[in-house]
Amino acid sequence: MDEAIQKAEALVEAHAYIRDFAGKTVVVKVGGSIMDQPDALGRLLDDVSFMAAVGMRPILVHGGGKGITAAMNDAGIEAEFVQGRRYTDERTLAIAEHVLVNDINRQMVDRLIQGGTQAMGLHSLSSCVVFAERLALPGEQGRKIDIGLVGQVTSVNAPLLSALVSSDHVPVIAPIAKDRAGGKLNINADSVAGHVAAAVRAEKIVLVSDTHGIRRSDNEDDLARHLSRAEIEQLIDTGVINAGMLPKVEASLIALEAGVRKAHIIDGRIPHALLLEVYTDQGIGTEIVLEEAPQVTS
Ligand SMILES: Nc1ncnc2c1ncn2[C@@H]1O[C@H](COP(=O)(O)OP(=O)(O)O)[C@@H](O)[C@H]1O
Ligand SMILES: CC(=O)N[C@@H](CCC(=O)OP(=O)(O)O)C(=O)O
Repeated sequence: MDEAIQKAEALVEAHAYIRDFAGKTVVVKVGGSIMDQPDALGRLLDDVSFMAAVGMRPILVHGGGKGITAAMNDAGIEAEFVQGRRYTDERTLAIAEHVLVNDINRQMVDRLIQGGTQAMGLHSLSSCVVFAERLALPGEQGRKIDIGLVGQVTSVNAPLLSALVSSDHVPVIAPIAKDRAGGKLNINADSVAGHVAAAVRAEKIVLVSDTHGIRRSDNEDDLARHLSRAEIEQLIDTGVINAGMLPKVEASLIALEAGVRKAHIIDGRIPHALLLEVYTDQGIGTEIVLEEAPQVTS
């Protein structure tokens, strides 16, 4: 009986959030870091279906970095990352496209459809919604670092995404973009999510990964509930934020600067982390904000 009452209370708590978020767009980025845990990925997709069923408008962007690295290893190619981005030559691009589009995107769309949610895969082999140019990363003494066929987003087909979400479809976007000449570029999926959220003026961006949040130090338990841009810059300078976390904080800031109201990094290994973040009073993970909230003094 107690358990049943608790369930009813959870529904009442969720009701206020369901009402507030009805009709709002939320961009959810799913990292490759949880894709080798089928239960975690399945629960996350169930959460996305729930959001769509109660009138929210989720847009999914997925990664698949771990799977790409495994496929490269099978092909005898060693993966190399610079500032959280994969060095990408022609062979690597072909492997990345195969893993991201033919495997991951298709499986996610199929799973959503099987669960009764209308979903549409948007990627480089069908309707591409992300356009890009070659990325040059900042190097020492103002030099640029070339990491091959890697892109930075130049535009997003926001009208198509808006049309899809307003007709109750969940877009599922893979992070391979097209350039002006129709060539393909590999893009970090967090960056895609940040630009998609900015382009559709999403209410929220949620980056789902395999960490409880952002660490403030080398201590695993020293997690930040909130981080401002200034704090993030300091954690990058001191090397505490590094590797795969770099594109996540950059993407969050891009989205917030464009007017997205909230940006969160949450742990997809926690059952129903997405629903906990969106529909309960119990915030989880790390929220990124542009400015520190002013201190209230008495
Ligand atoms: N300050 C930090 N706090 C938490 N994780 C960090 C931090 N800096 C780097 N990371 C790393 O970033 C990883 C998440 O990025 P990544 O592996 O690319 O995930 P995903 O595949 O979900 O995009 C974490 O597992 C962790 O190893
Ligand atoms: C240029 C670049 O780094 N592209 C990424 C695209 C996939 C991705 O971002 O996957 P995660 O979200 O799992 O990290 C890559 O090749 O790994």
